[in-house]
Amino acid sequence: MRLLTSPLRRMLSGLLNCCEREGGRPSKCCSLNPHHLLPRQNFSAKPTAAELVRYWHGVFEANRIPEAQESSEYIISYVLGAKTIHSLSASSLSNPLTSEQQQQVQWLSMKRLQRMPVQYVLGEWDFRELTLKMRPPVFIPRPETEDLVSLVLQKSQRSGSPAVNAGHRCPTAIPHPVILEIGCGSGAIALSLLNKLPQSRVIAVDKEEAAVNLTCENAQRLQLQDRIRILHYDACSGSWEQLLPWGPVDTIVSNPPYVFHEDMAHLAEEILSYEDLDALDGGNDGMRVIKKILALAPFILKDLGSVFLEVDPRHPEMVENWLQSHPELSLSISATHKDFCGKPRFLHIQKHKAGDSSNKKDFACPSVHLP
Ligand SMILES: C[S@@+](CC[C@H](N)C(=O)[O-])C[C@H]1O[C@@H](n2cnc3c(N)ncnc32)[C@H](O)[C@@H]1O
Repeated sequence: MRLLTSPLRRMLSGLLNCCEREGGRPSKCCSLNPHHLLPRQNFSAKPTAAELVRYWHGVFEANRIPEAQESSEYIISYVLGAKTIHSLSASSLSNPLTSEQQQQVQWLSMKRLQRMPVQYVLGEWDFRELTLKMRPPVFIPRPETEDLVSLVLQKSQRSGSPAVNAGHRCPTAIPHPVILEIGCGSGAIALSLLNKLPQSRVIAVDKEEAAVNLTCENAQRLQLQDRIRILHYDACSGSWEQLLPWGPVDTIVSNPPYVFHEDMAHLAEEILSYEDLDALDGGNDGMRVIKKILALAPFILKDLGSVFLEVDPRHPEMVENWLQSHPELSLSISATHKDFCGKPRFLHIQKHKAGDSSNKKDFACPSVHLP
């Protein structure tokens, strides 16, 4: 398997990372300049990989394509069957490409010139240790979401581990955790959890058929299909009973749409032109889907079960206030974690033990078809 190290991938996919998702910097949209498309200087009849990297880097820069160097390196190394240019041997870099390989480089580079994200151009991308198929418009997993998975793993492995803790067996051991992912996209979170937790089962749901299909495809490719249920389900309108094929769940995890609607227009051209905007747009306060997930949680979680959410840095305080004004949900934030940029990005919310708070049956949210 062709692997990228995490820091490298974080650097290279900065274009689509959390900072960009917050809509800080409007992207410059470029129009293709035919004079910039095919400059012929320093270009031999039988170009080598190194020459092609230089050539397409120049073309991308001339056309103001972001991450010009990385884009060109990714495309050429992909065509040569490698993940990165640095993993190619000196002889691979200095050998001329076949005419088929040159054509493939040209074909993929033309897509990048149309501002297609490199993940869609290649049709695959790494998330943690998995290589996942990518297809527009299904959301491309972002590097920070790897840390959301790590938090769920830390919790599951801690509570699920048979390890002895200070001389005592962990009292909350869950030998076969059941995890629900809401908004699975390509399956990045769900499949990473299954891969690392061999005793677990995951229910992965998404309101988009394209996402459901891609998660199915990725599950099959990774041979993880036996422990996953993938459902076409809308958290804003579906009934909570559908989420319980295996009974109450131990953990809910979600990287929901959380961009404030007013920030959507400032996202990069790559995102606006190719990704499903419903996967990002969280409504006026960025909490449209977050609130639905929290309203569903008490009905599907076991007592003391956990919800792990990726959110906008403005959300921890907003979610805290919202939960305080909805005590009937019996949920409270137990921890906020920062992302690799140092921003509060992940929430760990816990369901109270039965009897600790008001009775969940008193609460009725018509949009989630509660009993
Ligand atoms: C930010 S993407 C995350 C995708 C994937 N989990 C990841 O991290 O790469 C949000 C996902 O939630 C899905 N989604 C949006 N609203 C939803 C809803 N109401 N019910 C279920 N899924 C929803 C979108 O289709 C999209 O796939």
